[in-house]
Amino acid sequence: MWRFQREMKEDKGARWFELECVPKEYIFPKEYRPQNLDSPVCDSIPVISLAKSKAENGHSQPVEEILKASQELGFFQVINHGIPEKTVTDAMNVLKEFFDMQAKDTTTVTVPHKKGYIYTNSTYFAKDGVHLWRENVKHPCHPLEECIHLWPASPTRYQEVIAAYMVEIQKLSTRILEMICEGLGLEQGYFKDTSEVQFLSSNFYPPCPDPSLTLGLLPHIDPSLITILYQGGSTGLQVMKDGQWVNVGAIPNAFVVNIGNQLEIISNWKFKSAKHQVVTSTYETRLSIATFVNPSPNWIIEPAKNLVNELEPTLYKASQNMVNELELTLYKATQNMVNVLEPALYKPIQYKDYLLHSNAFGDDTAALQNGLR
Ligand SMILES: O=C(O)CCC(=O)C(=O)O
Ligand SMILES: [Fe+2]
Repeated sequence: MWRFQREMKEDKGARWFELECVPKEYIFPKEYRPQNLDSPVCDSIPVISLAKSKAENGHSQPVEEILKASQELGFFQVINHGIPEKTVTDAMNVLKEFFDMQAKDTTTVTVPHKKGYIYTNSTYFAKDGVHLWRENVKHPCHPLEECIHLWPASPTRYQEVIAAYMVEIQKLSTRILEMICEGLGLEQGYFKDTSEVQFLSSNFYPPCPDPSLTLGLLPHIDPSLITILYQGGSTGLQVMKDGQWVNVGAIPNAFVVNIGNQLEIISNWKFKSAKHQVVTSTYETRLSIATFVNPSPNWIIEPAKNLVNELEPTLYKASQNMVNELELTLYKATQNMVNVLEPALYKPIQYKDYLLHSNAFGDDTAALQNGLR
């Protein structure tokens, strides 16, 4: 009798994912379920060392490699990035502690927006009534000094540790955008006063009894210039490549960088913004930190002037609704434009309007845009 009672008590204290089978609310319809869960990781996602290396002629090696990766898939990993390992480990530890603390308060679904951050547990994320297998915390990060004190106050080191992490991410993102600028042939400083590391979004994906039925994060394209993701050497991230989901390798101390929808537009579709999603694992917990490097809210996003010619834009590509490559080639051919003319493929739109119209962050879009204040 005593044993039975004890087991019951332990069950009551169990976290939402400590289960033997997947509750029906988390089971996706067949067409959404993950594919290629067990396939090997994709070694065609380039791993680029940012350590300085001299160029023989033209750009330095990292610039060449970033340019190629951004054109081909829009995903790459960077190593030798210069961010101290301790800054990253501290950030991962404090976020783990944060998620552990939320577990103790099982009633919390979401924190009121005025607190300066949004925490959501797994029951909040619904697609057609199905929940994602994750918890999430997100908050604005720009300007850093104005945001820090609005972030979670516990764990007590949260604000200090995450601020230190963000300072490093700001430096890294500036460096990567400068290289992109050089690679694309944009004028120096093109992104300098027009981009900001606006949000942090951290995900906790616990082990799942049956990963073939669930998703950690739905397929999406990021509404950023670039996104810098730390995934702590765990797997689960998948990228759509040639119509197939491929697994991104788990490289310790590397950052995954992906080209966002807005840079795809600025590059006039020279760069690709790839669809990605997160699948779950039976054994592994995945903790990720995504940081969104976005255009400043008032920046009017359009193809960079020196990447297009002076013609009136004649063919627009809606940002979410793509014209395929064949269609574009045929169009250029009929206009006698092959390799000669580069019409702008996108309509100009102010970034803050784009965010609102595309509802880029779902129900949280307006709150995040207003800095949660
Ligand atoms: O959690 C991850 O690994 C992916 C996160 C992501 O893609 C996003 O936040 O946009
Ligand atoms: Fe993403």
